[in-house]
Amino acid sequence: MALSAENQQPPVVVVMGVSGVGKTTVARLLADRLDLPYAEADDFHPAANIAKMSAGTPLDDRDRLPWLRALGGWLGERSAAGSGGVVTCSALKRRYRDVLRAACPDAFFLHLSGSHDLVGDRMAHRTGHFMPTSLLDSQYAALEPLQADEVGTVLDVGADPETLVARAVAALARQNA
Ligand SMILES: Nc1ncnc2c1ncn2[C@@H]1O[C@H](COP(=O)(O)OP(=O)(O)O)[C@@H](O)[C@H]1O
Ligand SMILES: O=C(O)[C@H](O)[C@@H](O)[C@H](O)[C@H](O)COP(=O)(O)O
Repeated sequence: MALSAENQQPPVVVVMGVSGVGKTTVARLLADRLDLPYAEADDFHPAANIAKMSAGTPLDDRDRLPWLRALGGWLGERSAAGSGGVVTCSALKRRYRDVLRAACPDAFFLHLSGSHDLVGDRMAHRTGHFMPTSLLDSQYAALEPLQADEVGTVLDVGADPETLVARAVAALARQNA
């Protein structure tokens, strides 16, 4: 783990934001850079959720609850084990993040933020993914930015992935200073 100070628990990081904003790209690089376990939120969705999104229907709060609890379980286990970890999760609403924090109070939220136009363009060029670009409107409609009392930071995804990872590492170091 490459974060500076000794005797510090490795961080448990949730890379959040709308579909297509770059969560998977940045989270994989960040986990690699910090030598932390990595998990992808899509792997925690019940099959019915994937089918619903694939058919072009947004998930609702009830659909997302078992998924958030499963992700919270992963985060809480990583925290309890002291291994740290990085997970992608759209975590669009404050109350979704509250579910994750209930399982893992020390979770750090890295909100990747970008304009609808930019993200829509990236999604339109992404191949082999179930999420239709038509659901992007609903993702932005649901999105609630981090509030002042939430531990985390916001990064604008106009930068390249390596730059974003460097900024994320710096933000985590500041948090632990
Ligand atoms: N910072 C970036 N700059 C340019 N393209 C990016 C960046 N981050 C991600 N991408 C591209 O945008 C698309 C969506 O990224 P992805 O990581 O799959 O997003 P998410 O996991 O949030 O849905 C992919 O094709 C990816 O290669
Ligand atoms: O809460 C939701 O509506 C979904 O979880 C969604 O936000 C998530 O983004 C999809 O699973 C698509 O996957 P990508 O984020 O990897 O595009």
